[in-house]
Amino acid sequence: MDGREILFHIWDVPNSQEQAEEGSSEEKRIQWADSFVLVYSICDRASFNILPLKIQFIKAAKEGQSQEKVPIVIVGNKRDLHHQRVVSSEEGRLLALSLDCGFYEVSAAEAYHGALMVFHGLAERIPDTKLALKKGTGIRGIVKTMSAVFARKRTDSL
Ligand SMILES: Nc1nc2c(ncn2[C@@H]2O[C@H](COP(=O)(O)OP(=O)(O)OP(=O)(O)O)[C@@H](O)[C@H]2O)c(=O)[nH]1
Repeated sequence: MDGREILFHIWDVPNSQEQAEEGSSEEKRIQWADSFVLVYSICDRASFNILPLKIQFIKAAKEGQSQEKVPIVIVGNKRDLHHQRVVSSEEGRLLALSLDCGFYEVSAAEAYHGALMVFHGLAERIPDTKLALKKGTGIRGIVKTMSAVFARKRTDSL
């Protein structure tokens, strides 16, 4: 971005895990993260309706510590399933606007361009100073993070 390479460490939280875990684990994940991508399905109203509460929770946890605005992007996924759409683009955009978040609609099943836009938009919301100062977790951290994501995907596809 602007000639700079930006490395994201992504903690992909499965929905089922979230439901099974105690609130303190969710709090830990929130403290770990510098920014957030909240994904709902445009075909699933419940996944959309839960967002205000989640964002409120994140903001309370993060903005309590510092005065900085927490970078959050809301993503409406499964845009390819337009015949099954139950959440309109306007609703998504309005929610994002009212909560001061970024907003994108994508289809993870199609090209990766949408995901690229999401992370580009997220990076734009992270203050430059934070991007520059934040130290990586080192190679072990990266390997651990990637393994967690791919191990999950492998299990999913079995
Ligand atoms: N048509 C379509 N299907 C999708 C899209 N994104 C994900 N899926 C499908 O939706 C299902 C759930 O996808 P996951 O990636 O497991 O979703 P998740 O939100 O990580 O699910 P949890 O692990 O329960 O949190 C899979 O069958 C995917 O193939 C999309 O953009 N379009």
